[in-house]
Amino acid sequence: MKGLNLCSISRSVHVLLDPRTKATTHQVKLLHHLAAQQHARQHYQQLQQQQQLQQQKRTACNRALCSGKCKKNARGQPDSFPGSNPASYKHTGSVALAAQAGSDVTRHDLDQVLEVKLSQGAQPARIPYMWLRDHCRSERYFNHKTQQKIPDLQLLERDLTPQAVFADEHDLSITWRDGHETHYPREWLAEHFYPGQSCKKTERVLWGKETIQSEPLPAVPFEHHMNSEDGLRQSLHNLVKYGFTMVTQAPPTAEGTRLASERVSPIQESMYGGLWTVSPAMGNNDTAYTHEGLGAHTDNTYLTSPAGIEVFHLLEHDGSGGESLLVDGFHAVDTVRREDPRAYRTLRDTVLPFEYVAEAADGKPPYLMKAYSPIFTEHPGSGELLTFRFNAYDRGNLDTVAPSKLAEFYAAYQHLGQVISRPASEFWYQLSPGTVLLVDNWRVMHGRAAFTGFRLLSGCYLSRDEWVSEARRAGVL
Ligand SMILES: C[N+](C)(C)CCCC[C@H](N)C(=O)O
Ligand SMILES: O=C(O)CCC(=O)C(=O)O
Repeated sequence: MKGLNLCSISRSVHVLLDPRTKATTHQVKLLHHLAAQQHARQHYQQLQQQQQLQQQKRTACNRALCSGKCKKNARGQPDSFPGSNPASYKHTGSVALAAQAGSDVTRHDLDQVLEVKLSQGAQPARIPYMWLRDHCRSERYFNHKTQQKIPDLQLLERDLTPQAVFADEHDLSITWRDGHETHYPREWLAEHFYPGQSCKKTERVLWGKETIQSEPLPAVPFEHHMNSEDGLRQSLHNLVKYGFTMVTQAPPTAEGTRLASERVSPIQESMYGGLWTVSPAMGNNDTAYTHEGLGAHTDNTYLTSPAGIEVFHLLEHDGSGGESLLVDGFHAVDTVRREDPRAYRTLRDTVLPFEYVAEAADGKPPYLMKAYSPIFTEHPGSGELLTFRFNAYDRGNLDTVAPSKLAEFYAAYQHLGQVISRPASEFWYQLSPGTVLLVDNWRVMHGRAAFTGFRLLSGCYLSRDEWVSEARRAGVL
């Protein structure tokens, strides 16, 4: 490498990446980076050529359109929603059409809202025109290639009253005063407008001991989980429905943990590394690394975004005890809501500090982690439970609650703690080598019984956003 300047490196990437060269990791990374830059530049040039060609074709097509030879949609507004039928849209210049628009368009305040039934049996939704225009998916407002909005920062300065509204069984169309047209499939509106009380609920079973024991164990055999789309979908479905799933008959090794986990989403690096192990006497850093029992908790409460899934795989144990505990946090919160709605609101509205001090590897300075959050949050639109974090070990010094509110907070917190530790809330399960347990760490708490002897647990964290994206892709969310 000595004596090469950057230009010569980038020109001779293919030669220098030969494994026989003795480049350091850092140099190899640099070379990859330079190769990627070169590749990006070439790709950009190709794209520009393609775009020029397309532009030439378009110009030719427009000329043909003027002379009546091109059959392209004369409105110049390609239909922006797959599946909707442009032929069913009609536009007139008269607002009076709104009255005939369909019996379920019940009101049409020109300057305010459109009142329309979005699904059968539901109350009509009152959709402000401002929202409708903001959610126009025509090419003027939405880039369908990147699936991103094209910003209109002058939205509120526009005349947001419609000139005409037309509705049929499937679609709704608006011609705006400035001539712009927007088409909305009703299904799309039903799915995307403010859900309020009438939203589609996530398919969840909030469970206590009895419920979970009366349902089939949420488990998928390793072969099926790994090799079939349906197997993966079942695992993701279990995670959405129960907040945990097991992969059975997996290789009884850390490699088994890795394979079963990576099938769901990439393993998340954290201050504990990627794939980690838990055994007694690994240090004094955490109660997890002792023989003691651990009460139900979620992990990473001290991070702004806790890990989405925590994976546990028992590889060895030569003593007794150590059974795993699972408690559904959403069920616990829901129980508090039923038993004492005021305590529910107190917990929802109280922000708590969570803290963690951890030694770093290689003599680096320690981590001082801290995050603030209520124990649970609700989806702002639908009110469904969204997040849950509870860790009595890592709760920080309470400097977020005014003295006058302390008694109310502690009573509510105690109520929740009491619900969590009721035997009726607890699901105990003895893990064994070959059974990989995946737990939704934003919903379900885990813990363990005290144990004797040597016990080796392998595990890892998976990111919330990535597994939920997989669940959406698989159609289970
Ligand atoms: C899971 N692993 C062994 C890596 C870490 C254990 C630390 C648990 C910590 N109290 C927390 O709640 O995040
Ligand atoms: O040892 C166990 O089974 C669980 C450990 C644990 O709760 C943790 O590492 O967060």
